[in-house]
Amino acid sequence: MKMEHFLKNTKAEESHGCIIAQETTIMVVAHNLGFPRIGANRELKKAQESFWAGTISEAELIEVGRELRAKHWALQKNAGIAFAPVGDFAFYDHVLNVTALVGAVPPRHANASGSTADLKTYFSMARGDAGVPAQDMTKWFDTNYHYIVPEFADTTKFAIADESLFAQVSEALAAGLRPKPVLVGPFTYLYLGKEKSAGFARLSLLPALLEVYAAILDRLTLLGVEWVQLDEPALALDLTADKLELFASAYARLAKHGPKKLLATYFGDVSDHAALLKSLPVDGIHIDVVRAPAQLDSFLVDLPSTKVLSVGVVDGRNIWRNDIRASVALLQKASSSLGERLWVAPSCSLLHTPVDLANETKLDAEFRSWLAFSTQKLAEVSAIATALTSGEAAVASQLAESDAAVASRKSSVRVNNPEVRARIAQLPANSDARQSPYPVRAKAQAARLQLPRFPTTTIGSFPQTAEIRKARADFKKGTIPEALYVEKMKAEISLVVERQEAYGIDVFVHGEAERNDMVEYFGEQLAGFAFTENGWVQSYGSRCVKPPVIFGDVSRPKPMTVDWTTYAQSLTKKPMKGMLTGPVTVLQWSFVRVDIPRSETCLQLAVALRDEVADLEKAGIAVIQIDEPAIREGLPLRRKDYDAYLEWATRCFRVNASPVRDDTQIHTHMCYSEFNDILPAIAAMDADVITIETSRSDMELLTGFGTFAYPNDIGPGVYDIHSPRLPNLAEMLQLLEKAVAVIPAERLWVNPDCGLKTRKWPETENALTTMVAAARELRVKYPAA
Ligand code: MET
Ligand SMILES: [Zn+2]
Repeated sequence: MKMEHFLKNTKAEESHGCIIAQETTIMVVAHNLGFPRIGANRELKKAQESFWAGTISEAELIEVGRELRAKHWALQKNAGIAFAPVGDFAFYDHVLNVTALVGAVPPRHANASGSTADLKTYFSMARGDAGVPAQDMTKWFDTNYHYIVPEFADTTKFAIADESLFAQVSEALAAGLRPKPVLVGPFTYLYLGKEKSAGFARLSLLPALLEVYAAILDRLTLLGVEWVQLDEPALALDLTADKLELFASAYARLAKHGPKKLLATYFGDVSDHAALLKSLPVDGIHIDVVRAPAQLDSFLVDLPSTKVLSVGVVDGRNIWRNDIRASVALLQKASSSLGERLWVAPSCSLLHTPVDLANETKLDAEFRSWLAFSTQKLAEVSAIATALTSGEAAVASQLAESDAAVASRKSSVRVNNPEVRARIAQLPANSDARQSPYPVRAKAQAARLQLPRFPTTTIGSFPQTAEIRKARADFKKGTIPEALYVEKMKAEISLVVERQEAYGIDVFVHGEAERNDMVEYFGEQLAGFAFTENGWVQSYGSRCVKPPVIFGDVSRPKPMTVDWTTYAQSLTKKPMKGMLTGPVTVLQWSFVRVDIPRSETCLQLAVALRDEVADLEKAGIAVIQIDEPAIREGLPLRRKDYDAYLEWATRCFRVNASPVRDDTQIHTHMCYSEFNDILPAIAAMDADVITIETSRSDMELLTGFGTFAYPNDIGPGVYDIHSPRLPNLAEMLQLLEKAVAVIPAERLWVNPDCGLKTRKWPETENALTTMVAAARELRVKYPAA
């Protein structure tokens, strides 16, 4: 392996007092922070799900894990990556791995074998088990990966409780590799957890946790490990001085333990802490220069001569091919000043990108040349390190390919659409505002729609039966003709309309039977989007997503939803909601181009969707819903960046929503996020009605609406669509009474938390009839003046 060929550099010889004339080859190191664990063909997903279904044994599951690790290590070694990351593999989640390793198993999951976190306990923490609820899951920083939130109480005790990490280190050693264990660092681990007992701060557990980290590190030394990587992405968040002090104290405590330590930061700028990081008793620091290129200089200055600087220059969060020439240029200065103390890496773990571009068989050559998945990114890291070590001639062919891709992307007519650019440049200043303020619009809409008080509606989708899915799949495969497909969808729409009539709903939806996914459906019809066959990325556990790729200027060749919606409207006198996915959500759930700002791509999406809104109105649709469930997820990691994001995100929504008359009612919908801290921004979207999920917080959301006077109509969800349990009339009324206490009755809507596509018809029928009954009772109790 490359590292073994290192020659000592002459300076080091000098420092020992004897100068030996020797040719010096200083090699920049190529390494990796972590590789996706799912497998190129989602082997892990299949094994996990088979194991949970009882069709494969624990031994078989474990074997799949072993095979995947062996394969991924070999792949990294062959790409010229210096170490084998160990600990990036997980049977569910790498944060949960740490929970098992340090024995922070909540009492409800503790098993008969006491302190050992076996696989059963592990999955019980992840997924719940026989009445024992799972631990919470939440987003890993600003990614779409979800980790299992560690739970801490004043009674939490730590002890090494899982041997997997050590066993996997031995596995790598046995394979002749140089393992570099990768662990979430102690500060980030505690920081990302939550308190389960009152009057206690989880960071107070740090000293106890460090005892166990020290013991883990000592064991890694005993195994012969040279380097360990401790991930502290929490450093990219806003941290108060006392938290930073705790962070520093943690590394002081670990100073005498374990192999050499690489402290890894990523997802943001940590230059504020550069002085602190450089002073820590660690042997290397990793920084993300994809997200924060400017921070490189702060780390080059005064880097202690004993420390390695690992620079994440290949984007671990996106699928674009690296511009190798630019990366080499960026690192030239670092390379001459640091020599072999410069390590080159992806910006973060490759967990967030698909496994291998070789699995894409249907992409055209040009588009394909613009992409790099995890496997290709390793080769890029390696090429950059080689170019820095041996000169650009050593990677001439990689450079040529990279140059060609950069040039073709820059000039491609598929990327650049002058009409789109011109339209954006000439967007009238008032295109982000409705004609009149809400109170005026509300009157016009009331006159047109003639809705009762506490109007009832649903969020869009109705149960997606096996037949619907099959019809869609058959049509996609081409095994049924379009006419038959349309007939089937229309039959479904008319069924959904009939049922809504029967339940007594006031504002109808068409049911979304034609949509496989709320983003994909629009992406497939917009120009500027591409779809992969196998570009899977782990979202949580065994769940993987295949995000669309926005590679070029976005435009709408033709109407996307008008036919289905007008057909649905033709079947009823009740208002039929047009149903769109908003620009911010489409952006957030896609791989987005990086050659223009995200805000600009978002505006292009908004303009394309704006035309759809205008066409729906022209076709006689009086109510149009634009879903933005992901608006909160797009929030930057640092508070100082919040306003700028919320400013463009809400403007994009308004551009999307504003081409309509006053008497056309715009709805939006949001779910499964904390919304209380962005209520002013939600108000700034100026939708006439917002339907919003509340189950997660037991209407805690309404406290927010108690303090912040939301000016327009609001429908807090009264039916938790994720729960198999059906709420009864009394429960729904109780929720609605809570709502009436903070939202004026004339602005309150009655609806479920989210779409019903995952429910079955009998429960849907039960829940919706109860919901209508609740609205009717409310109308009697709080009649219009
Ligand atoms: C995740 S939000 C989903 C909204 C969509 N209109 C639906 O009902 O399915
Ligand atoms: Zn929703």
